[in-house]
Amino acid sequence: MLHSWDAGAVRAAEEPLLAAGEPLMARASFALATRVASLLRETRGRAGGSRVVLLVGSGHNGGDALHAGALLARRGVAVSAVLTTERVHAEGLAALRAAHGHVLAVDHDDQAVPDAVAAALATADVVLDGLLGLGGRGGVRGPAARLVAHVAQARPRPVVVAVDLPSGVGVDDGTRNGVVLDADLTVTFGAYKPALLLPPAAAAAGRVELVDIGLAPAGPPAVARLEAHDVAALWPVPAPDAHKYVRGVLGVVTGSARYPGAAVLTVAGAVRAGVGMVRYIGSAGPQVLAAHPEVVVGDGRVQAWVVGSGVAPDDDEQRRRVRDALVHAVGHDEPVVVDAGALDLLPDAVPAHVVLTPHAGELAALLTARGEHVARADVEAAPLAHARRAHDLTGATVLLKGGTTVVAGPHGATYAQADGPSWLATAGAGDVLAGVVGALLAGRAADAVADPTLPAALAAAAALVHGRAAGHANPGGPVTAGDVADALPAVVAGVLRA
Ligand SMILES: NC(=O)C1=CN([C@@H]2O[C@H](COP(=O)(O)OP(=O)(O)OC[C@H]3O[C@@H](n4cnc5c(N)ncnc54)[C@H](O)[C@@H]3O)[C@@H](O)[C@H]2O)[C@@H](O)CC1
Ligand SMILES: [K+]
Repeated sequence: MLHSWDAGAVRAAEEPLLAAGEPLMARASFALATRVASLLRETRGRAGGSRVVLLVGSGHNGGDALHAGALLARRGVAVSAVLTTERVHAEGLAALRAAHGHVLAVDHDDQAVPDAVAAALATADVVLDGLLGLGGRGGVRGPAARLVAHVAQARPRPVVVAVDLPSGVGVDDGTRNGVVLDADLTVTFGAYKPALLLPPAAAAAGRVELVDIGLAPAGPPAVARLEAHDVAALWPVPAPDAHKYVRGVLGVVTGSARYPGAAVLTVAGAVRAGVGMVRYIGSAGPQVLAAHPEVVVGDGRVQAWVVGSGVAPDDDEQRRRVRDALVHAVGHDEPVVVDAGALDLLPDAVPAHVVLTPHAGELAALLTARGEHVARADVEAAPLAHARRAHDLTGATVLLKGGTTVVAGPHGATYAQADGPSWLATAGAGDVLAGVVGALLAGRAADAVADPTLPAALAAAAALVHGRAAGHANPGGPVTAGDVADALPAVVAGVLRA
């Protein structure tokens, strides 16, 4: 599992080490210089003779860049530091000067990037972004912002290495504040920060390399990301003496006359993820049976539910069945996945084993219906904050679908899963995901009710398997929702071997 800690927890972990005189910045900058040198060797064959430009802000992040620059200069790299403020890390600057690095500055009043700076950037093999790190508040401003825009527009674009974090991201909430310099590599110190896992900021980080500088952040992580072996530990694997009822029966109230395919796809997700049995309730029975003869159509005892995928707003009969299922599920402590056309039927307050699976537009509508006035773009700009808000307002576990899927549950349980290719953004893929989440909740229904943080972990596990299934179905190319479902058994088997 990847864990990340917010700025406060990282600083709290640093404090006693700094008080004890541990050379944290020296460790960080040495590791940074080493990574940059190996990057230069990869791209140019050797580090010596190459050109590196440091973008330097006022804090320790700039200090890291300056110290790393000094080390690189001593290895024969031509290093130029661009100071974006009058006040920069004094020791770092002295080290760079002692190593014969060039020092350039951008003027606060200057509206353009000075020629000497533009010239250095034009020939840079690597640009080190040391503008803002853990202490960044809001977006990059002033001359630094002009520099970032200049580098971002340069063609060819230099290789960018972010120091600790890409400057301009919201460290704890994963937002992008104005101009952000997209990095090819981020060298981060001591611990992952939430912005390195959360959308949309994480996309700016490129590849992330974590450097151990001796920090041990305490307390629960802010945001986690499951890996295959974590999912293996969560997945309900049948015992040797299992029969279909103990393995979990899933009630599926999805699809409608207008969207029968959604019923077929939710069922496909559930059966291919390994649920013991599916009971389908709704008008798409014939289509479901044609595709999945193992399904039982009609009411009966279940351990968990999936409701709402492809339920058209004007299908009164299916909406009534959804409402009945929701009332039954909440009243009988049965976990339930609430998707798409069921989201507006959610009761005001529900337990955490109710798992909502909206996309950004649906989450905006759900929050707006609760008096928040949120647009889809607001959700996309700050997915975690909005998923958490929906959890706080409803009590439900919230899985927000997107290129990176964010899950927010009780007691701060938060996951960000980035397991699927962009090809997964295809019609019906969300229906399959709802079925996978349902299969996991049915297989671990009693546990999911007993431990309110477990549904979030199960939802994240479903997102991992669903994302990987898309990559497995057709590596590097397009997939249909059906292809994703078809790939699930092999992906589950692979995960269980991890
Ligand atoms: N504390 C430590 O011992 C270590 C810190 N390290 C580095 O130190 C960084 C944190 O250092 P700082 O706390 O100095 O934080 P930053 O380097 O992020 O700089 C914060 C400073 O920038 C200014 N600032 C904040 N937001 C701004 C904005 N939007 N535009 C312009 N200026 C802004 C503020 O005046 C603040 O003083 C980490 O990210 C990491 O790179 C590493 O060297 C490892 C050890
Ligand atoms: K930075």
